[in-house]
Amino acid sequence: MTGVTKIINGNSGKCNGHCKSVENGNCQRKDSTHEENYTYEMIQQTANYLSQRVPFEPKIGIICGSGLGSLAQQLKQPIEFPYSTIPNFPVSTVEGHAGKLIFGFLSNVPVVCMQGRFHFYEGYPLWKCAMPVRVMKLMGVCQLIATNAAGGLHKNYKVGDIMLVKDHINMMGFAGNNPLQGPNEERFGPRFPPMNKAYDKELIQRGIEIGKELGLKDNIHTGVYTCLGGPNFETVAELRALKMLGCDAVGMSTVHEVITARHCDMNVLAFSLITNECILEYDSQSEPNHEEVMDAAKMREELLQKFVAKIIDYINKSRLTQNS
Ligand SMILES: O=P(O)(O)O[C@H]1O[C@H](CO)[C@@H](O)[C@H]1O
Ligand code: HPA
Repeated sequence: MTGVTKIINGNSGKCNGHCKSVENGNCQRKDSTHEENYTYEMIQQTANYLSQRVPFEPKIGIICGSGLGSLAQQLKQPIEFPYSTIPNFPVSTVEGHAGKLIFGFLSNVPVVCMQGRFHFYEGYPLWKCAMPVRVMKLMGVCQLIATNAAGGLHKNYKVGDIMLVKDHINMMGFAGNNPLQGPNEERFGPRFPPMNKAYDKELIQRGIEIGKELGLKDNIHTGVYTCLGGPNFETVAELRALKMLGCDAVGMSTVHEVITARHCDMNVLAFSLITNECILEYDSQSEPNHEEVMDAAKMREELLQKFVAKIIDYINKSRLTQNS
């Protein structure tokens, strides 16, 4: 392991025995897949560190997609933790992902917001990308709202549209990569969690209504999201194949977070902001880029803030108060 990994992971750097390239007990391999997964106790340590510094228990966790960090700026009484200061936490390396965990109140509900997420292409294994979801769970979060920027594959989708995720296709899982790989930690959830009811139907329905109330009319949809490993945008042939498979939007995140959240029995709502058209024709002159993704996110900043606030208000009135 590299020195950097040791600091991030809080590990000793000692290999637990399955590594063939061990010198003096220190693992010499540099690939991220070789890292030891977090133990339950490490996640607990992170959750305790935060709980001791935050005077309320967050109920809803929000993950901000690329360029969507302003969702966190509307939090009242914010308490911020740069990821680099949180024990065991990874750090964000992508433009448009500030790298802060922010606690506060939104629509009078205690929430925690990830202003920046972790992606596989940054070099993190999927379990590490999704680790903050488990920290949220141990802090008391029962509802996840995962947001992302995505390319629109469906022919009716336009830049600026919102797609509420009704299902996903775990392409990385097809290739044998999953955040739940490795020994199962029963204290989080079962070895073989179901995934056919991953996305809360009632919240999707309410999300559509809220979108319409906010004037979205034909610009709000329900659809199927898929995550590829990135960081390159897709080829024409890849996009055509994904379309044939039934994908409506494509990105490089969210699926591993949702799987981890469902494993530990969190309720999930996810939505994509369509930030660019997927290019399905060989003679197109356009090329996708991260700047257009960020620009589209900026353009929808205010609307998305209202959208999320209204959804949280609904969750609060319909569920959180009933359970307390
Ligand atoms: O999924 P989020 O984090 O919103 O970001 C999306 O935008 C970036 C590409 O522009 C990729 O990271 C992709 O996953
Ligand atoms: N493809 C993959 N990820 C993305 C895209 C895209 O077109 N847009 C934003 N994130």
